[in-house]
Amino acid sequence: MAGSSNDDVQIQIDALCTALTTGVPYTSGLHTVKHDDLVVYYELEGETRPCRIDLSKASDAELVALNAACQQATFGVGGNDVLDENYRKAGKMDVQNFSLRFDVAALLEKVSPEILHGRGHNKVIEENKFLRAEMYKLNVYGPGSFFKAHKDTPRGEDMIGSLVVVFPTNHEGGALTLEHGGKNWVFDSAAELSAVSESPSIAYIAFYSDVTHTVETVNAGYRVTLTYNLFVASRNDGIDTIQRNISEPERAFEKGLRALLANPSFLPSGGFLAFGLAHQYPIPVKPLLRAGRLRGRGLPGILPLLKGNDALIRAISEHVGLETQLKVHYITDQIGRDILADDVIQTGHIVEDQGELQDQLEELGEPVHGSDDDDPAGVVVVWVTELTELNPVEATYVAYGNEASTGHIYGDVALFVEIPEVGEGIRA
Ligand SMILES: O=C(O)CCC(=O)C(=O)O
Ligand SMILES: [Fe+2]
Repeated sequence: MAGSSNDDVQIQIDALCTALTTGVPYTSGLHTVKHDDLVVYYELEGETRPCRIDLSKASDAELVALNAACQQATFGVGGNDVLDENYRKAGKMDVQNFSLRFDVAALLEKVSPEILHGRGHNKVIEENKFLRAEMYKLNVYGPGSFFKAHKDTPRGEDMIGSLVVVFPTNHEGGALTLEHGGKNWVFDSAAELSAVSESPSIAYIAFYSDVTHTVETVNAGYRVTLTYNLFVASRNDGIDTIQRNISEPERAFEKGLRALLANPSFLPSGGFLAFGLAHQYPIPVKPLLRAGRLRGRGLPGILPLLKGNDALIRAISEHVGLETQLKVHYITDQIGRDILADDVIQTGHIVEDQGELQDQLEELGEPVHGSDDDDPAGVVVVWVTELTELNPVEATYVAYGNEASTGHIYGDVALFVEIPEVGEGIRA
């Protein structure tokens, strides 16, 4: 075909890469609510009747009272809740101690397409995922309060992120700053809320669970927030899919992918497009692959939990008709070549002696073409974005030296899109 060459392949791969640079790991904004929505009833110790505060027009005295009814907020360190005012200075109230009418459903509808990927226009994609929110805590930050940089503790494997609702109470400072993949963002909810004139509004931000965030010091007034844990859920009947719009980055990615598939110089005999993961996932620590057979949920169970660009790559590839998989990419000096495995490889039973490890690994996984100069066999892998070390896995084997010891092989999980050979499948 005229105009299709290896140079074009590189340009087309670069276009795919560019499509992945525009996303941010959060979504934020203002959301109008009804007048009664922000009335909170909360318990006071020793009192039988609840207190009432309307957070759309709370006085300083009412906010002081709410703050006084809070407990000092702790934070999680290695499975324990720790109180340390150098790290987190704020008041919190657990969900069983307050209630409010505010219904998160409309807000969830706003953030879902962004968190699950899909703001945009005419073209739609079929999907059976949806976001579920669980209310977590009410937080009150008085003058001098803050919460230093942290990531939220995952409350279950299917937790994808957090949603923070900031009420329109008078305050200065207390911006939420975010960091992910070496980039930073500031969500100054106080500034956004102070620009609202009419009906009561709340400010909101939803971000993925591997985003590091900080509540900067509140300089004046009271910053009151409501936090939710966000979970990704699937409609398990498989029939009841949701139609959602394809986002701009998704469209750019789709265009790039279709151009590559149409190019006969690109992986003529098939192979994999590979992407380093942009986010962290609860990778099963227990090896699940033994003698080529999968047990338990394993890596395929992580696929529905993909976030941000990782989710984008999978959604569009499958939309185009390509299969996506998470695989462990093992590179070790011991093996002598790269190996791709469909899950964490169990090697505890292997006794390394004269290449036994390499033989077994090549049987359990798939050798990668080009990683061993002496042997051209193996699957061809084209990396679009670099392998990241956010999702490492490790396995041990019995190593022999002058005495028996434990050897380790290390791998990283990445996302792979299977490309059929020219003339086959969707390239026919
Ligand atoms: O109140 C906020 O803005 C964020 C609170 C937070 O990060 C948390 O509770 O983990
Ligand atoms: Fe947090």
